[in-house]
Amino acid sequence: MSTEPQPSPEPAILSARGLRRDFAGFVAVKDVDLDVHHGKIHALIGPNGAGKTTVFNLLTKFLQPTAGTITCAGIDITRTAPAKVARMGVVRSFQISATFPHLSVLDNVRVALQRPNGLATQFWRSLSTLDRLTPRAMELLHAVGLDSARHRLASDLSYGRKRVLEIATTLALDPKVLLLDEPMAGMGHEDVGTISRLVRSIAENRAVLMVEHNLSVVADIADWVTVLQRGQVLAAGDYDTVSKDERVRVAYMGTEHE
Ligand SMILES: Nc1ncnc2c1ncn2[C@@H]1O[C@H](COP(=O)(O)OP(=O)(O)OP(=O)(O)O)[C@@H](O)[C@H]1O
Repeated sequence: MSTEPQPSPEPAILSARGLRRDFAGFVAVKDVDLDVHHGKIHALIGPNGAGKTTVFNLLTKFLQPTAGTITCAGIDITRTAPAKVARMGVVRSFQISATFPHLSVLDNVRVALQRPNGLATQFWRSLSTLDRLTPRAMELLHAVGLDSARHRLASDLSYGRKRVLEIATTLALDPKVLLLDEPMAGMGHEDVGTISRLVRSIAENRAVLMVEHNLSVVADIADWVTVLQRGQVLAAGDYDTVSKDERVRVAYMGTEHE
Protein backbone atom coordinates (compact mmCIF):
# COMPACT_ATOMS: atom_id res chain seq x y z
CA MET A 1 0.00 0.00 0.00
CA SER A 2 1.27 3.39 -1.00
CA THR A 3 1.74 6.25 1.39
CA GLU A 4 2.76 8.53 -1.49
CA PRO A 5 0.87 11.77 -1.99
CA GLN A 6 -1.72 11.88 -4.74
CA PRO A 7 -0.17 11.44 -8.22
CA SER A 8 -1.45 13.88 -10.82
CA PRO A 9 -0.31 15.49 -14.05
CA GLU A 10 -1.33 18.85 -12.52
CA PRO A 11 0.84 20.40 -9.81
CA ALA A 12 -0.80 20.37 -6.38
CA ILE A 13 -2.39 23.59 -5.17
CA LEU A 14 -1.54 22.79 -1.54
CA SER A 15 1.30 20.45 -0.53
CA ALA A 16 2.93 19.29 2.64
CA ARG A 17 6.25 17.50 2.84
CA GLY A 18 7.76 15.99 5.96
CA LEU A 19 5.24 17.75 8.17
CA ARG A 20 5.88 17.34 11.87
CA ARG A 21 4.45 18.82 15.02
CA ASP A 22 5.65 18.16 18.55
CA PHE A 23 3.76 19.13 21.68
CA ALA A 24 6.16 19.27 24.63
CA GLY A 25 8.04 16.20 23.48
CA PHE A 26 4.98 14.33 22.19
CA VAL A 27 5.06 13.84 18.41
CA ALA A 28 1.47 14.45 17.25
CA VAL A 29 2.30 14.56 13.51
CA LYS A 30 5.36 13.05 11.85
CA ASP A 31 6.67 12.87 8.27
CA VAL A 32 3.31 13.68 6.70
CA ASP A 33 3.29 14.22 2.92
CA LEU A 34 0.09 15.16 1.17
CA ASP A 35 -1.09 16.96 -1.95
CA VAL A 36 -4.39 18.70 -2.55
CA HIS A 37 -5.45 19.19 -6.17
CA HIS A 38 -7.79 21.54 -7.98
CA GLY A 39 -11.10 19.88 -8.80
CA LYS A 40 -10.62 17.08 -6.26
CA ILE A 41 -11.88 16.15 -2.82
CA HIS A 42 -9.15 14.84 -0.55
CA ALA A 43 -10.31 13.22 2.69
CA LEU A 44 -8.14 12.98 5.77
CA ILE A 45 -9.27 10.10 7.92
CA GLY A 46 -8.01 8.03 10.83
CA PRO A 47 -8.91 6.91 14.30
CA ASN A 48 -9.36 9.32 17.19
CA GLY A 49 -6.13 11.04 18.10
CA ALA A 50 -4.49 10.14 14.77
CA GLY A 51 -3.47 13.76 14.17
CA LYS A 52 -6.10 14.88 11.63
CA THR A 53 -6.99 18.13 13.38
CA THR A 54 -3.34 18.91 13.99
CA VAL A 55 -2.56 18.45 10.25
CA PHE A 56 -5.56 20.63 9.42
CA ASN A 57 -4.33 23.34 11.80
CA LEU A 58 -0.80 23.09 10.40
CA LEU A 59 -1.99 23.48 6.80
CA THR A 60 -4.02 26.58 7.64
CA LYS A 61 -1.13 27.87 9.76
CA PHE A 62 -3.18 28.02 12.95
CA LEU A 63 -0.32 25.87 14.25
CA GLN A 64 3.33 26.27 13.30
CA PRO A 65 5.05 23.05 12.13
CA THR A 66 8.03 21.81 14.12
CA ALA A 67 9.54 20.59 10.82
CA GLY A 68 8.58 20.16 7.18
CA THR A 69 7.35 22.46 4.45
CA ILE A 70 3.97 23.61 3.20
CA THR A 71 3.52 25.15 -0.24
CA CYS A 72 0.56 26.83 -1.88
CA ALA A 73 0.68 26.94 -5.68
CA GLY A 74 4.43 26.37 -5.39
CA ILE A 75 4.99 29.21 -2.91
CA ASP A 76 6.48 28.25 0.45
CA ILE A 77 3.97 29.22 3.14
CA THR A 78 5.59 27.28 5.99
CA ARG A 79 6.23 30.49 7.94
CA THR A 80 3.37 32.57 6.56
CA ALA A 81 0.76 34.02 8.93
CA PRO A 82 -2.75 32.46 8.85
CA ALA A 83 -4.46 35.64 7.61
CA LYS A 84 -2.06 35.87 4.66
CA VAL A 85 -2.52 32.19 3.88
CA ALA A 86 -6.29 32.79 3.84
CA ARG A 87 -5.78 35.72 1.44
CA MET A 88 -3.77 33.39 -0.80
CA GLY A 89 -6.90 31.27 -1.04
CA VAL A 90 -6.42 28.56 1.59
CA VAL A 91 -9.59 28.93 3.62
CA ARG A 92 -10.93 26.79 6.42
CA SER A 93 -14.54 26.42 7.34
CA PHE A 94 -15.44 27.68 10.76
CA GLN A 95 -18.13 26.25 12.93
CA ILE A 96 -21.71 27.50 12.89
CA SER A 97 -20.89 30.06 15.57
CA ALA A 98 -18.99 31.92 12.86
CA THR A 99 -22.32 33.05 11.41
CA PHE A 100 -24.34 35.87 12.97
CA PRO A 101 -27.56 34.36 14.41
CA HIS A 102 -29.51 37.63 14.47
CA LEU A 103 -28.71 38.62 10.91
CA SER A 104 -30.64 37.33 7.94
CA VAL A 105 -29.17 34.61 5.75
CA LEU A 106 -28.55 37.20 3.01
CA ASP A 107 -26.84 39.64 5.38
CA ASN A 108 -24.61 36.90 6.72
CA VAL A 109 -23.29 36.28 3.21
CA ARG A 110 -23.03 40.01 2.45
CA VAL A 111 -20.98 40.52 5.62
CA ALA A 112 -18.71 37.65 4.57
CA LEU A 113 -18.35 39.16 1.09
CA GLN A 114 -17.13 42.48 2.42
CA ARG A 115 -13.86 40.87 3.52
CA PRO A 116 -12.36 40.30 0.07
CA ASN A 117 -13.81 43.66 -0.92
CA GLY A 118 -12.02 45.44 1.91
CA LEU A 119 -15.15 47.00 3.35
CA ALA A 120 -14.77 45.66 6.86
CA THR A 121 -15.08 48.97 8.68
CA GLN A 122 -18.00 50.25 6.62
CA PHE A 123 -20.34 47.43 7.54
CA TRP A 124 -20.78 48.59 11.09
CA ARG A 125 -21.99 52.00 9.95
CA SER A 126 -24.83 50.67 7.85
CA LEU A 127 -25.91 47.47 6.21
CA SER A 128 -27.06 49.57 3.27
CA THR A 129 -23.41 50.07 2.33
CA LEU A 130 -23.45 46.38 1.48
CA ASP A 131 -26.13 46.76 -1.17
CA ARG A 132 -23.72 46.43 -4.01
CA LEU A 133 -22.73 43.01 -2.68
CA THR A 134 -26.29 41.70 -2.93
CA PRO A 135 -26.05 40.24 -6.46
CA ARG A 136 -22.95 38.19 -5.59
CA ALA A 137 -24.53 37.14 -2.26
CA MET A 138 -27.62 35.95 -4.12
CA GLU A 139 -25.45 33.98 -6.54
CA LEU A 140 -23.77 32.23 -3.63
CA LEU A 141 -27.08 31.53 -1.90
CA HIS A 142 -28.42 30.12 -5.14
CA ALA A 143 -25.34 27.91 -5.51
CA VAL A 144 -25.86 26.40 -2.05
CA GLY A 145 -29.66 26.21 -2.32
CA LEU A 146 -30.47 28.82 0.33
CA ASP A 147 -31.90 31.56 -1.89
CA SER A 148 -35.49 30.98 -0.76
CA ALA A 149 -34.37 31.32 2.89
CA ARG A 150 -32.51 34.60 2.31
CA HIS A 151 -34.75 36.73 4.56
CA ARG A 152 -34.83 34.26 7.46
CA LEU A 153 -32.71 34.84 10.53
CA ALA A 154 -29.71 32.53 10.62
CA SER A 155 -30.82 31.42 14.10
CA ASP A 156 -34.11 30.12 12.64
CA LEU A 157 -32.42 27.71 10.22
CA SER A 158 -32.18 23.98 10.88
CA TYR A 159 -28.79 22.66 11.98
CA GLY A 160 -28.03 21.34 8.49
CA ARG A 161 -28.98 24.60 6.79
CA LYS A 162 -26.89 26.59 9.29
CA ARG A 163 -23.94 24.48 8.21
CA VAL A 164 -24.78 25.21 4.56
CA LEU A 165 -24.89 28.92 5.39
CA GLU A 166 -21.55 28.66 7.12
CA ILE A 167 -20.09 27.02 3.99
CA ALA A 168 -21.62 29.81 1.85
CA THR A 169 -19.88 32.45 4.00
CA THR A 170 -16.63 30.56 3.49
CA LEU A 171 -17.19 30.48 -0.27
CA ALA A 172 -17.60 34.25 -0.15
CA LEU A 173 -13.83 34.39 0.30
CA ASP A 174 -13.49 32.64 -3.07
CA PRO A 175 -11.05 30.01 -1.82
CA LYS A 176 -8.70 28.08 -4.06
CA VAL A 177 -8.53 25.40 -1.38
CA LEU A 178 -11.40 24.86 1.03
CA LEU A 179 -10.60 22.94 4.21
CA LEU A 180 -13.64 21.45 5.87
CA ASP A 181 -13.39 20.09 9.40
CA GLU A 182 -15.95 17.29 9.75
CA PRO A 183 -18.64 18.87 7.55
CA MET A 184 -21.04 16.03 8.33
CA ALA A 185 -20.69 16.16 12.12
CA GLY A 186 -24.08 16.10 13.81
CA MET A 187 -25.99 15.81 10.53
CA GLY A 188 -29.07 13.69 9.94
CA HIS A 189 -29.24 11.42 6.89
CA GLU A 190 -30.97 13.98 4.66
CA ASP A 191 -28.54 16.77 5.53
CA VAL A 192 -25.59 14.46 4.86
CA GLY A 193 -26.88 14.01 1.30
CA THR A 194 -27.34 17.76 0.86
CA ILE A 195 -23.90 18.64 2.19
CA SER A 196 -22.27 15.84 0.16
CA ARG A 197 -23.77 17.22 -3.05
CA LEU A 198 -22.72 20.72 -2.03
CA VAL A 199 -19.12 19.68 -1.33
CA ARG A 200 -19.01 17.83 -4.66
CA SER A 201 -20.19 20.92 -6.52
CA ILE A 202 -17.78 23.17 -4.60
CA ALA A 203 -14.89 20.92 -5.67
CA GLU A 204 -15.74 21.33 -9.35
CA ASN A 205 -13.73 24.53 -9.47
CA ARG A 206 -11.55 24.44 -6.40
CA ALA A 207 -9.71 21.96 -4.19
CA VAL A 208 -11.29 20.52 -1.05
CA LEU A 209 -9.53 18.90 1.88
CA MET A 210 -11.86 17.51 4.50
CA VAL A 211 -11.42 15.78 7.81
CA GLU A 212 -14.34 13.40 8.00
CA HIS A 213 -15.37 10.57 10.29
CA ASN A 214 -18.33 9.46 8.17
CA LEU A 215 -16.74 6.81 5.97
CA SER A 216 -19.83 6.36 3.82
CA VAL A 217 -19.45 10.00 2.82
CA VAL A 218 -15.74 9.53 2.21
CA ALA A 219 -16.49 6.49 0.05
CA ASP A 220 -19.11 8.47 -1.82
CA ILE A 221 -17.37 11.75 -2.58
CA ALA A 222 -13.61 11.61 -1.90
CA ASP A 223 -11.27 11.32 -4.89
CA TRP A 224 -8.30 10.63 -2.66
CA VAL A 225 -7.96 9.46 0.92
CA THR A 226 -5.05 9.87 3.29
CA VAL A 227 -5.24 7.64 6.35
CA LEU A 228 -3.41 8.83 9.43
CA GLN A 229 -2.47 6.69 12.39
CA ARG A 230 -0.48 7.91 15.37
CA GLY A 231 0.46 11.05 13.49
CA GLN A 232 1.82 9.29 10.41
CA VAL A 233 0.44 8.43 6.98
CA LEU A 234 -0.60 4.81 7.15
CA ALA A 235 -1.97 4.66 3.61
CA ALA A 236 -3.02 6.92 0.76
CA GLY A 237 -5.05 6.18 -2.34
CA ASP A 238 -8.59 6.11 -3.60
CA TYR A 239 -11.20 4.85 -1.16
CA ASP A 240 -11.48 1.39 -2.69
CA THR A 241 -7.74 0.88 -2.43
CA VAL A 242 -7.27 2.12 1.13
CA SER A 243 -10.40 0.40 2.40
CA LYS A 244 -9.04 -2.96 1.23
CA ASP A 245 -5.69 -2.46 2.91
CA GLU A 246 -5.36 -4.81 5.83
CA ARG A 247 -3.45 -2.37 8.04
CA VAL A 248 -6.10 0.27 7.48
CA ARG A 249 -8.85 -2.20 8.29
CA VAL A 250 -7.12 -3.20 11.48
CA ALA A 251 -6.31 0.38 12.45
CA TYR A 252 -9.62 1.88 11.63
CA MET A 253 -12.10 0.67 9.10
CA GLY A 254 -12.38 -2.90 10.32
CA THR A 255 -14.07 -1.68 13.44
CA GLU A 256 -15.86 1.29 11.94
CA HIS A 257 -17.24 0.32 8.58
CA GLU A 258 -18.40 -3.26 8.49
N1 LIG B 1 -2.23 21.42 21.90
C1 LIG B 1 -1.90 20.15 22.17
N2 LIG B 1 -1.10 19.85 23.20
C2 LIG B 1 -0.73 18.58 23.45
N3 LIG B 1 -1.15 17.50 22.73
C3 LIG B 1 -1.96 17.76 21.69
C4 LIG B 1 -2.39 19.07 21.35
N4 LIG B 1 -3.21 19.00 20.26
C5 LIG B 1 -3.28 17.69 19.96
N5 LIG B 1 -2.54 16.94 20.80
C6 LIG B 1 -2.37 15.49 20.78
O1 LIG B 1 -1.99 15.13 19.46
C7 LIG B 1 -2.63 13.92 19.08
C8 LIG B 1 -3.42 14.14 17.80
O2 LIG B 1 -4.54 14.94 18.09
P1 LIG B 1 -5.55 15.43 16.96
O3 LIG B 1 -6.60 16.26 17.65
O4 LIG B 1 -4.80 16.08 15.86
O5 LIG B 1 -6.17 14.06 16.47
P2 LIG B 1 -7.46 13.80 15.57
O6 LIG B 1 -7.08 12.74 14.59
O7 LIG B 1 -7.98 15.08 15.02
O8 LIG B 1 -8.46 13.19 16.65
P3 LIG B 1 -10.07 13.23 16.71
O9 LIG B 1 -10.57 12.37 15.61
O10 LIG B 1 -10.33 12.63 18.06
O11 LIG B 1 -10.48 14.66 16.61
C9 LIG B 1 -3.50 13.49 20.25
O12 LIG B 1 -2.80 12.53 21.00
C10 LIG B 1 -3.69 14.76 21.04
O13 LIG B 1 -3.87 14.50 22.41
